[in-house]
Amino acid sequence: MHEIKFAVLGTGGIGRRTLEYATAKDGLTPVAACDRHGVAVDHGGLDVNELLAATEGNIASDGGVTAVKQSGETSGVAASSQAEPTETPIADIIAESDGIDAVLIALPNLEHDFIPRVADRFAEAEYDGVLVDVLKRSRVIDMLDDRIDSFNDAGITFVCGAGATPGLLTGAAALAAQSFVDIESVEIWWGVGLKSGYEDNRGTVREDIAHLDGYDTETARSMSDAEIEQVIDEHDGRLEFTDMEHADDVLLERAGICDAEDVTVGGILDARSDEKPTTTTVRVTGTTFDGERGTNTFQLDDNTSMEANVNGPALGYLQAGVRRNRNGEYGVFGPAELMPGF
Ligand SMILES: NC(=O)c1ccc[n+]([C@@H]2O[C@H](COP(=O)([O-])OP(=O)(O)OC[C@H]3O[C@@H](n4cnc5c(N)ncnc54)[C@H](O)[C@@H]3O)[C@@H](O)[C@H]2O)c1
Repeated sequence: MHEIKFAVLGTGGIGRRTLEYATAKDGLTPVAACDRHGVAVDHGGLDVNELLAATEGNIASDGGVTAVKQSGETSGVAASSQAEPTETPIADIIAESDGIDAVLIALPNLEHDFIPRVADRFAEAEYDGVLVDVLKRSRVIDMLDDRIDSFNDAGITFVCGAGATPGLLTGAAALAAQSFVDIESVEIWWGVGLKSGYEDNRGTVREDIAHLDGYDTETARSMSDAEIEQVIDEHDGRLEFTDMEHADDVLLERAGICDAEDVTVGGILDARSDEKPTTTTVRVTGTTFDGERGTNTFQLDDNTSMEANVNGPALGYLQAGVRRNRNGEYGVFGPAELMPGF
């Protein structure tokens, strides 16, 4: 495939690692990146190492809404010698989007229409490339589907839910399901150990807290950092989740794999250990064409980090999206639709 020039919206825990990951792959050139306060564009390719050094420690658990950890106006992306401070980071990237094949949206997801609204702005500007997000919540998929006509009109191929879960594990479930003519259940169970990555991923931890009993997206958004720490302390650093609203369910249904109600997602996050508290596993149970009932199981190695399992698939799905886009296929695609399916 020809070289792909891509941009990253949001340089928090995920966006920064996406940039770093891309340097390990041929043919992927990061040409633009922004956070809430700054934008860097170089169509010849960003100096990722310099950008990462400049953005080190700029992550606030509220996604940079009220604060960044470095002090001063030129914190975060704006601290890079390749960047400018800006109050309109996303508009600045849209203005440069003619030279950008794909945009990875690594923005906070607690305000659920935020990513769809960002996509609207690209469509209104008649961007004809790929948009990829790593969103988690099921309810956002419908909001994107409502926009299919405008994506088609602009020439946008939108790949949604393309991180780990949803993303890698949804794709694995779709693949595992190919052995069966009837699917009974898809059980996704994840483990993440985040001690050394905790500071970088506090936005994600906040989003996960919204899944705990007694919390929702509104309460999680309004919590202070101290209140977040208190929840983590109360659980001795180990948060266990069951029946999470993760878009794996609707993404498997829209790909025709199974009904959304047959999919369950849960897992354990340990904020105080790098070791995974449990092995990430996908179990697909079904019946084969010749009448056998069985369970196909997919496991991640305990040594693979969340960052590897979100960003590798995000970049892989980005490339799958670019192939579709160059082939004139526009609209909304989930990770399961980019896998084999019959
Ligand atoms: N699917 C998965 O497996 C998976 C796993 C982890 C995280 N995620 C998702 O990844 C996303 C990013 O998570 P994170 O931990 O990197 O978040 P974060 O809070 O660390 O970073 C968010 C970034 O977005 C920037 N930002 C916020 N508002 C902005 C705006 N209006 N304009 C420009 N930039 C803005 C912030 O400055 C920051 O750089 C979240 O939506 C999260 O749900 C998905």
